[in-house]
Amino acid sequence: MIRFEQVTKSYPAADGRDSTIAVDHLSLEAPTGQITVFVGPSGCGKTTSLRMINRMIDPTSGQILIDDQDVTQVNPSELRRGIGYVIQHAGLFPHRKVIDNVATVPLLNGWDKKKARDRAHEVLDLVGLPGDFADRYPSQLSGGQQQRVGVARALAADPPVMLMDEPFSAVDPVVRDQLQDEFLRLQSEIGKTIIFVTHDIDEAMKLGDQVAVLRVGGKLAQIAEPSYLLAHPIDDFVADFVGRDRGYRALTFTESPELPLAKEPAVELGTTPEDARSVTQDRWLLVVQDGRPQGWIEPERIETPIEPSMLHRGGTVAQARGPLRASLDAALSSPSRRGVLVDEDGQLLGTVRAHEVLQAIEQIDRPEVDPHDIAPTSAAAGD
Ligand SMILES: Nc1ncnc2c1ncn2[C@@H]1O[C@H](COP(=O)(O)OP(=O)(O)OP(=O)(O)O)[C@@H](O)[C@H]1O
Repeated sequence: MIRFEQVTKSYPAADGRDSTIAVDHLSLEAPTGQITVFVGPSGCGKTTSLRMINRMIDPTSGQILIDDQDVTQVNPSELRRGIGYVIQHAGLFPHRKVIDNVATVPLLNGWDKKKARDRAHEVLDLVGLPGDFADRYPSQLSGGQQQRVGVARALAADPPVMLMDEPFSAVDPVVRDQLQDEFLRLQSEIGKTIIFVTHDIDEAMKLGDQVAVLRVGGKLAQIAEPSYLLAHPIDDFVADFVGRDRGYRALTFTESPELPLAKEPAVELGTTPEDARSVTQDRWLLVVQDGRPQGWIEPERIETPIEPSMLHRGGTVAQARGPLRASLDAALSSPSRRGVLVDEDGQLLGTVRAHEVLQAIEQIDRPEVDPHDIAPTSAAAGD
């Protein structure tokens, strides 16, 4: 566990008078094996807080403890070798090949060259970069691939703690989404204690086991699990920061209960117009391939056997036991207004309508206000 105890950092001003308080009496705990996200507007002290953990910056007062050991009692280079560090733009050494970038820390830790390179190959594989990337230079990789190398390098010495400062911010939204998904999959395998800094509330909510919202001046506004933060923001600042559509977004963290599924007639790709029309009187007909939904079609408007290019693919398909938000979205986005639900293998189970999902939502309890959660948070908010 990483513990901040009343940590303050102030920077002296250039003119020697008023100093900037970057972090103000920050107290929080980042549990072992979990992802704690620091989020907040620009200048709220996220990076400063992160860098005090590996002593790139020392606090003005207060203490940071990793597994009960005060970090200021550990030699900085030794400390850093036990802490993975990933930054925006990856920060790779441009003149070293990918493999040598990744092997850096194991070599510093005194591993022999072969063992360090074997380990580097292993972690590159872990982050989804196949063998032939190892001998490239960073400039020969895409932004997303460079970030993966950055993560691989941080993981190479298998540190128990990882610090990640906006690691996915410099890539486009589609790649970012992909990197986030892979990062969550990886974390489910490796279970590191991670502090992750971002200014993007969606990223924070997606990745964090708990999310610490900081306000400018380096004060902790609230720390809680994402679903709790959405349901019970402690004040207007947090409510605004987590977003106006937070009621809807909270459904991301609620698993769908058993929804009343209607049996949906469906035909396979390749079905003739006559056969398709004989299956339903409805305007819309669902098309599947080997039982997996592919899209919707209007049987009255087709003249040839059904091909993929003829399908309306606008509607999302949701997993029956996935988040409620996905089930509702499936119903709202479907041209037939019937949301398609599938099992874990993508096989069609049936359809559900938006009002039925809403009925299920009505019956679900919101996260309760826990007085133990609120008390320290209010104190930490300090106003
Ligand atoms: N070396 C420094 N000297 C003086 N002031 C500094 C120094 N580093 C940071 N600050 C100030 O401390 C405050 C917190 O900075 P920090 O970089 O930790 O914020 P941040 O939340 O990470 O911001 P961003 O999201 O913009 O990166 C800011 O007001 C910043 O100007």
